[in-house]
Amino acid sequence: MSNIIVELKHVGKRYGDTQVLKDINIEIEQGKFYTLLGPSGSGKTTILRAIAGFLDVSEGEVLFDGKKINDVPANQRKVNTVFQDYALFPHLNVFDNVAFGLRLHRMSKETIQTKVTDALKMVRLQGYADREISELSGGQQQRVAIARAIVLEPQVLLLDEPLSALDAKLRKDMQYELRELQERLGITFLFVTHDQEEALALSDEIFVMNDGQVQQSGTPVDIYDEPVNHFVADFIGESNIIPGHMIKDFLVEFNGKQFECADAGMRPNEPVEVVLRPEDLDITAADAGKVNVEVDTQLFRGDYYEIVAYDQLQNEWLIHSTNPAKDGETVGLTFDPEDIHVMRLNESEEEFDARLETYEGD
Ligand SMILES: Nc1ncnc2c1ncn2[C@@H]1O[C@H](COP(=O)(O)OP(=O)(O)OP(=O)(O)O)[C@@H](O)[C@H]1O
Repeated sequence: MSNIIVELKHVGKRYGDTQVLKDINIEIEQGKFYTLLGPSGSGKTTILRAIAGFLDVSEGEVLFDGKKINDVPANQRKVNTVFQDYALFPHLNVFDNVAFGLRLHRMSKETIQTKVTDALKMVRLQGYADREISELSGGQQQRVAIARAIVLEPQVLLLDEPLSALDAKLRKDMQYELRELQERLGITFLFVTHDQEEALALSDEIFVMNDGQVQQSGTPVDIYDEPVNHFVADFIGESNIIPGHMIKDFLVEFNGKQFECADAGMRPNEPVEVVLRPEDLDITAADAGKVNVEVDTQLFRGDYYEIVAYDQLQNEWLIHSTNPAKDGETVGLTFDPEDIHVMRLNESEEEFDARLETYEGD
């Protein structure tokens, strides 16, 4: 039996002449933590709204448990949403906020009491039932919003940037709590964020969005190590993206030199982009490394120095180093062949996967 709970098939959304979602194909399995990650306006919230039933899609199918739900009203879908601003009722106390949906379903007093108590325990707010919403911190309000959503036992919980209003410290604490809660409840979370660190830390699987399209989907490690295009490489983590040419399989040219690499499957002499992560570069003496660069500036980041340098072709290189360098000094950079990730220009995710499969095991 398929484990897929939510599926979008060729989903598009238009507002007038503007296409805000283009051919979205997404499969969401039961019990996992998924993230829609992308910059503002990339279409993340629109996807959530399409799944929740708050908007009609212009093209394609939305399926829940294998059944098309395009025409099922929002209140009959087995999903719940936690909104960015929490949307709590300010005139109701914590208990009544959480009980609201249960009362709409006309449950008995005893059942409501038990379910609300359990939900508040789940989000560690036992003892807060009688508090007014205005007497809660941002993080506590956040938890009430989650309790209100999970009390209805949805199979899928949609979370639209639920941590964005919190300060950095609380946000980090809540990230741990959310992940732990998802594991404890065993339900599917579909989480929206524009914060790549948050997405990498929390998710089983990430959909990277840009311009109404899914650019890449995969585990955090896949997406970080094997970005399929310039947008993903640039958006996820920090990268050096250097223009070059693929000479032949496992040999790439950039910065006027040839380097062994782990990539294959491109045309001989095909123009490519080479991705090297700042933490994969080591500094050595000038002429002793693979590329010479001149140090321009550096910033102390606590556990490393972030160094900006330029090569002879004026490509910018970002280097993370435990040791400082001197401004204006020429140094050598070393890196391993497997740290070089070669990207084809404008390759789609499908083409990338097909190419990877052909060469897997080589
Ligand atoms: N009702 C609407 N009418 C017209 N355009 C809309 C409407 N709702 C959303 N859009 C547009 O659709 C695009 C995608 O919006 P969406 O809210 O899904 O992006 P997002 O990735 O969630 O962004 P953010 O992180 O800023 O919330 C945006 O360009 C937005 O302006």
